[in-house]
Amino acid sequence: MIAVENQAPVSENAIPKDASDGFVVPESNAFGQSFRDYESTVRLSIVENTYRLNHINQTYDFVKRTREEYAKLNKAEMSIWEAIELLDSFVDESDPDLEEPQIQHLLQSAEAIRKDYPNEDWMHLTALIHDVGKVLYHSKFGSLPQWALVGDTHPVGCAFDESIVYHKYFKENPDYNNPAYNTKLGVYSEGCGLENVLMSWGHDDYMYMVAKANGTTLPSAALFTIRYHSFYPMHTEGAYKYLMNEEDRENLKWVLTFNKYDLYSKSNVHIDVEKVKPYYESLIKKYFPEKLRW
Ligand SMILES: O[C@H]1[C@H](O)[C@@H](O)[C@H](O)[C@@H](O)[C@H]1O
Ligand SMILES: [Fe+2]
Ligand SMILES: [Fe+2]
Repeated sequence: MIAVENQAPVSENAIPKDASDGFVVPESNAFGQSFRDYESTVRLSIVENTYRLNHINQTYDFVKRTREEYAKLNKAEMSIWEAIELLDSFVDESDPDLEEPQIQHLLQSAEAIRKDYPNEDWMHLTALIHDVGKVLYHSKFGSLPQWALVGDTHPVGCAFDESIVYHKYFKENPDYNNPAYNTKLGVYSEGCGLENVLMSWGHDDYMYMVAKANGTTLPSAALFTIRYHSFYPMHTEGAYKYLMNEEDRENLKWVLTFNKYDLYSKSNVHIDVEKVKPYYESLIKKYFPEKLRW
């Protein structure tokens, strides 16, 4: 990713904390189960079905076409907060750990990271908006089905790594047997950089596009985090490293820091939206124009 001039630099104090930072990983999620357990989550049938459809339908062609369509940013014009409010009853069907509306997840992750990094307002805002791309479900944004906007992401145009959850369903994806797309590198070259890799379509890449095209002043670490936060096969499983370049490796530490707050803040205890709204509105104002093209 290329850092553009209007992006704020990251301050020294914001050096990501490492494993020894005292972050306590909770033992179980809101259902009393372990996090990211795709075999026995209470939401198994809905989660598995969402991934089944995702893996069958997210072909290289589908992603290319859909990305081009959304790059036009001609779907809606609204503020970040208005988009957040569209998520006040949207429940993510790919998530084994959460059954609350996404507006709660946004605030829960933002409040959690704010507690540990009180002076890094850009991290609070990154958390607040990281999943706002899920507005793709809404009729104003083309009513995409959930398999086309939620879940972990992975590259298309090269072999599907074994570490991707519910990997078995790729066998029904036409790209699985296409020799142009089913080798280790596929259409890519070693070290080409994630910037040049087409990722399965979803809320990450969409929100990245929206933020970037509307001239956000968030630092490039924030944009990278938004864009790749669902790329668990890379950031958690260590797959596809050969596609990364130096800049990606540098940015990876931010995604890993952010990931703890994204994943482990999931809870059924609701945050009072109106109470925290003024603070987040002030951050949005600092880093974004009032109305954005979506
Ligand atoms: O189910 C979740 C959810 O869709 C998140 O928004 C996404 O970032 C995660 O990668 C995924 O596991
Ligand atoms: Fe997400
Ligand atoms: Fe999230």
